[in-house]
Amino acid sequence: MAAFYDSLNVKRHGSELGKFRKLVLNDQEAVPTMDGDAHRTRKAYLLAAHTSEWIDGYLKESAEFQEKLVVLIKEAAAGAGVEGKVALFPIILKTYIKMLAKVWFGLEAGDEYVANFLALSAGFQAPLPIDLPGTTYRAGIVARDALFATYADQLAKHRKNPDAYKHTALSALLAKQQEYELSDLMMLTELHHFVFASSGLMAPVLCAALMGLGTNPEALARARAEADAHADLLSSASTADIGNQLPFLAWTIKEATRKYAFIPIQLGLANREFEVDGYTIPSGTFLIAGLHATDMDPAIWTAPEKFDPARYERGEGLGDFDHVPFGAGNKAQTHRCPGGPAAASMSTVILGRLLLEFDFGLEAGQDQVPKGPLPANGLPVKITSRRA
Ligand code: HEM
Repeated sequence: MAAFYDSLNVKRHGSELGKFRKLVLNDQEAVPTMDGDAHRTRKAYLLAAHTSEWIDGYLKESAEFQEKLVVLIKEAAAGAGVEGKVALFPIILKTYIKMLAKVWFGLEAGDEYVANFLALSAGFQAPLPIDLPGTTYRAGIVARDALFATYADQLAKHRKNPDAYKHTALSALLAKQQEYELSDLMMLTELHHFVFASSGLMAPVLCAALMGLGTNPEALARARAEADAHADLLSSASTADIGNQLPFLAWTIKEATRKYAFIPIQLGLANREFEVDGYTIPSGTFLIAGLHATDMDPAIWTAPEKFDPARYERGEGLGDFDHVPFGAGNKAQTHRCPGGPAAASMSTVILGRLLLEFDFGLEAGQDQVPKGPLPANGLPVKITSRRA
């Protein structure tokens, strides 16, 4: 893994999927496909939106969505049929899409925005990315353009009334736009990548945490005890509070990102000839880094198949290239995800809030994930309110 994350060995430009470039990078050159100094400069720009001060702002903005999620789940549980089961994943996904629109660029998102995001995701997942009228892929491109029109509106509003958008990621990017000499199009393209990466991945992470807890009653009891003990903190926590007072919930999210294959591999091209474990890799070789294989490697993890948040308490997986669902290495120098801490912080408090409010009737069998990280069947669960 270390050899892959040495930028002298591996470059990203030219290894990306065409549909990723088209739908997620808006046909532009953006941070995931940049290399060398250009990458490091662009990355420094993006990292400005991921300091703990900014993440604390995102936590503030996301708090109202805890309430909204609780209300939606209660309503769904009240309306559930004879079996009384509710498909949790779609509720969480739609709430997250709206929450992240608010947090990243200050939009009070409605159903049309959600539909555009879902059409973009469907286009990205289309097995045949063919740009013809009537295809899911074309619908994804149309949705991408609609999303960009929304970002442009929000940008104009940010410029007109900055005080109303103090905590958004777009204000963090705007504050550094001149210093880094970025056009509006490039800034919004990076914002679009934020939107895609976070909206598509954070809802599955939360569901995976719940599924994982369903397989480990002891961990569920500890996570819930922590949520109960800090009920008042959940909707007002800062990153420091999470580290100090909600460690088990944070480890639960961390374990969810390890165990479930959110982005199982990363692609690259050998930039020069180099050696790995006695093998010579010729320059130009197409390379695949096994992120999920590393996250499940028995040489690193005790009983890797077990969902066990307490493993971090025991000091497991602390090496630089051990826990790699967000990539690896120094995030200023490599392509390691800059959004991991923001995603983990928001998910930690929301997980706590859901455990405080509900019993989910989670069963070990629900941990069967046939394809990728999305919960099979939308994660149907029997929900009981814990508070009147
Ligand atoms: C919660 C789940 C998330 C997961 C599992 C995830 C995972 C990843 C992975 C595996 C990479 C590639 C790392 C590499 O190539 O070495 C990446 C890159 C990236 N992610 Fe995330 N991500 C998540 C959330 C986010 C969020 C919330 C944001 C932004 C707000 C974000 C923004 C980015 C950006 C900008 C890059 C490109 C970094 C670069 O090329 O230097 N991600 N992410």
